[in-house]
Formats: sequence, C-alpha cells, structure tokens
Amino acid sequence: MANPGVDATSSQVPESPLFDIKQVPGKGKGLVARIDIPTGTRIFREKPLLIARNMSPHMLQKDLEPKIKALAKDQQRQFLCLHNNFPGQYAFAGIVKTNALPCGSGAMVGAVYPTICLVNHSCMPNSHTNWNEDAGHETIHATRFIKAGEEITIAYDKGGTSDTRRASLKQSFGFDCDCPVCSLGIPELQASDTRRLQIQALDDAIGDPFRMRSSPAASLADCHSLLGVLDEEYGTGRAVLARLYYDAFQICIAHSDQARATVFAERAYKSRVVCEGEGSPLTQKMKRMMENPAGHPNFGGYSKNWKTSKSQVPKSLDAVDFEKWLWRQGR
Ligand SMILES: C[S@@+](CC[C@H](N)C(=O)[O-])C[C@H]1O[C@@H](n2cnc3c(N)ncnc32)[C@H](O)[C@@H]1O
Repeated sequence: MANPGVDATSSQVPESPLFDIKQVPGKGKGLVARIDIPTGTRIFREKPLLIARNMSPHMLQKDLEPKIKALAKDQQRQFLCLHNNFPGQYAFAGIVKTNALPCGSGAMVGAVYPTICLVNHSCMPNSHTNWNEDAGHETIHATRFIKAGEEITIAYDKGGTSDTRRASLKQSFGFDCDCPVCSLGIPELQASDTRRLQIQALDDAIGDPFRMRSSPAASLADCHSLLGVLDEEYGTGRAVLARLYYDAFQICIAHSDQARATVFAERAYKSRVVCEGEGSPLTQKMKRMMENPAGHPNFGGYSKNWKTSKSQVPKSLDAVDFEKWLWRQGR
C-alpha cells in the first residue's frame, strides 16, 4: 500500500502526492492522478466534517444548523465550498444530499468530507470508497491501475442499465452521465446493459438463503457465473468481488466444506485488501475466516454433505483443474 493518506485538518484541502484537485471539463472540480497509481493503493483517507441522517430537507436543515455552527471556521468554509445540486431554501441540506457518502453499505447515515466528496462519478470507476467504522474515517483505494493524468472516479449509481443509471444520476446529482460506458455505441451499450442486468439477477439469486440451503451447488454455480460476467463487464478489481467470494465461502461453510471455504475466504480477503486496505474491519473479518473457517457461526449449519477439512485443499492441481475443483465443476 503506497500512501496512508492525510487527514484534512487545515482550512485548505490537504495536499497529496498522488492527486491534484482540478477543474474537470463538464464536471466541476475533481481529483486527477498526479502520478501512476497502482491497483490497491490507498489514495486517501479522511475524517468526516459531519455525519447526518437521511431525512426530509426541512428536518435535515434543522439538524445541520448546530452541527455546522460547531465546526471550526476553516471546516465551515470547506463545507460551504462543496457543490450543491439543490440550491434554494435548504442550502446546508442540499450540500449534504449532493455529497454525503453512506457510512457503510445500506447505512441510513452519511458523512461529508472536504476532499473525498470531490471525486466524480463513472459507471466504470477506477476507485472505491469505504467507511471504516472502527477508525471513523473514509478511505479511497485504486481498484485498478490509474495512469498519471487520469481522473480518479467512483460509482455513485445503484446499478441497472445505462438508461436507469442515467435517469437516477440526473435526478440525484443533476448531470447527464457521459462516462466511457454510457458513451458506447448502441450494440456495445446493449451488451453492457445485458451484463449489468445479469449481474443484478445473479446477485439476487445468490443472496437467497433458502436456495443456499436447498440447492448449494446451484448457488455456487451462480457465484461462478457472476464472476465471469463481472470479469467481462469490468475486468478485475470490483468491490463486489469481495462480496461474491464471501457468498461462495458462506455456501461452502454452511455445508461443512472447510477446504473450499478457506480458498474463498482468502480470495475475499485479498479483494478487500485491494478495495479497503488491511485495516478495514471487513478485511480483518475475512482474514479470520481464512485462518479459521470453522469459526463461522453457520459452520455446518445447513448440512454435512460437503464435509472436508482445511488440509484437503489440493496442492498438486494445475490452475484449470484447481478452479474446477473449487467450483465443484464436473461433479
Ligand atoms: C459529490 S460532487 C463531486 C464534486 C463536484 N464535481 C464539485 O465540483 O464539487 C457531485 C457533483 O459533481 C458533478 N459530477 C460528478 N460526476 C459527474 C460526471 N460524471 N459528469 C458530470 N458531472 C459530474 C455533478 O454536478 C454532481 O452533482
């Protein structure tokens, strides 16, 4: 990991050796790589200026007023310099709605940061942000190699086809997405849309605990299919990979297969390191699962049908046969 990042404590947004804050045509301010940034590099970490709950603009404005008053003057300036997509009566609420990043997946609270909130959107992002609950800070990591001069981007959208994403980005953030995916020609865009819908459908199917219990082989096959579609759509380095490997881990461990569970936990751990760093609580959880899969609360919870021990991970298979073994193909 290259750079531990710097906390924003001064009135100026802090300097970083990895990026410059620049005007990006058509997008306002953005972060642009100053040097080549290898995959897995921590680009920055930052403490929030403030944390707010998701609520109506009127209520949010009332909630924010004392919080903003309590900030130091330079922090107030940092907050007020952030973009507001919803100008009008509730200016503070508008800034929060435009900029807040959720404190964890599905969280009802979001945090606002002086620097990380300057990162613009792409449907093919090169970076990933993560809230570290233990440390109380947000991190941003490069999920693929970023060339010097390239803009650092994250995904704001919740998925779906290009039309769905563009409509939601327009409504929530006020811009027409013309990222490399949304600008594809019609046949390529249709192929991308099909893959993104497949990704959603597979993700939903894998998340079904009843299927995981009654048809684990089918659930595991879905994980493998999802891996293939993700690879086709994004290449490597998507945060969703860590979740996918953890799902595969959970299927195996619930049916007592410690050998495959160990391998999946290791892959989940490595994906988390890339996207969130070693210090993320979820990375550390994956490490514990990798070292002691039987410590998972649902170990053997569904059946003993796939029972193996950790030592049964095959050592002499070539890469192709190892993958066949891992995904239980040809059984
Ligand atoms: C969280 S802010 C990002 C920083 C912002 N560019 C600024 O100048 O403060 C979100 C806003 O940035 C702009 N933005 C982000 N991604 C964009 C994109 N891909 N294309 C055009 N505008 C974008 C939109 O105005 C959006 O409401």
